[in-house]
Amino acid sequence: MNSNQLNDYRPRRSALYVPGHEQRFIEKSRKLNADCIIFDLQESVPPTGKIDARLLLAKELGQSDFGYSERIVRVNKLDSPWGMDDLKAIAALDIDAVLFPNIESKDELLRAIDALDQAGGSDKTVMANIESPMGVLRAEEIAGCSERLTTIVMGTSDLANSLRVNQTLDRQGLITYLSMCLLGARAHHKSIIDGPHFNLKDVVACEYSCRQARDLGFDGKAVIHPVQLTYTNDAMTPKREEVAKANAIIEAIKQAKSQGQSMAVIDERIIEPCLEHWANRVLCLCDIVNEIGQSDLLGPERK
Ligand SMILES: CC(C)(COP(=O)(O)OP(=O)(O)OC[C@H]1O[C@@H](n2cnc3c(N)ncnc32)[C@H](O)[C@@H]1OP(=O)(O)O)[C@@H](O)C(=O)NCCC(=O)NCCSC(=O)C[C@H](O)C(=O)O
Ligand SMILES: [Mg+2]
Repeated sequence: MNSNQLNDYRPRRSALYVPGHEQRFIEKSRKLNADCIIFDLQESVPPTGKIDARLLLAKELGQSDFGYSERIVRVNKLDSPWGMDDLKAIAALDIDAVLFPNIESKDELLRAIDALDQAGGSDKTVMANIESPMGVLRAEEIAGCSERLTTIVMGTSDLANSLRVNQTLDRQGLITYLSMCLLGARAHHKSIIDGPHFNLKDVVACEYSCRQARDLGFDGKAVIHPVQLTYTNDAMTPKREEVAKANAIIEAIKQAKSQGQSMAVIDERIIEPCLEHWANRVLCLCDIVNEIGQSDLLGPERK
């Protein structure tokens, strides 16, 4: 498998933002079922807390124990007073990836990766927040500019704000731009995570927006509070019927190949070759979900 294919199989159903200055949130995140944890040094940390947050993260991330979660640190913008020092502080930490906020061009991302390498973090993968009109317009060049980039993470609050879009329940005003970023990410086999739902009280709307993100094609959704994790993990986990269908497809393709046929057929329906990749992904996600003890999310077993 090449790195693109491996990236395709990494579960990124949920990405929990954890403000880097809040020790109790960091502690809590060790016990939560988030596929990704984004330890934030940027938007959620006030200027007066930036330096302490950096020190706290260095201490807490030193004591690993975040289970299967992908550990990501979001640094400040490199042209801010904190960005370069953030990179120096986190370069040696045992984390998986660095998330760069508000990336607006390929050159900006390449400069950020270069700065990370200069700071000693060349072993880390990177992720990019797209959260501005210019970022959306250049999503494809951003997604395709480096092998180190695994994931685009949408910053829907900043984006909606700069676009002056009303944040309605159905997110009508954002869908075109979400899809443009998704198109750019998929053109380069990158993962893409939707922005969070910001109304913590309205869990019904949260559930709706998680399912909407799934139906738009996102791999996952960011969350800002543990209560939202259930909804995003559930929406992004294949259900038993899909797993059964995926198994049947793989079996039919295997049989067709063994009989020297180029097309597999199930119940008189031709199975398009592209479905093999879909089926493998579903089965891989299902295995991971079972392995991490979340098999309830696959739905009830059929009697
Ligand atoms: C929104 C919050 C400030 C709410 O905090 P609080 O009132 O303390 O929550 P609760 O009392 O309901 O907490 C219940 C338990 O859950 C833990 N908790 C809460 N939030 C988190 C979290 N984010 N990570 C881990 N654990 C969390 C509490 O510790 C409680 O557990 P216990 O201690 O055992 O009792 C708060 O949730 C919060 O700050 N959320 C994150 C906000 C954030 O990160 N925002 C920035 C990211 S979004 C963004 O940047 C988008 C993008 O850039 C864009 O432009 O769109
Ligand atoms: Mg933002």
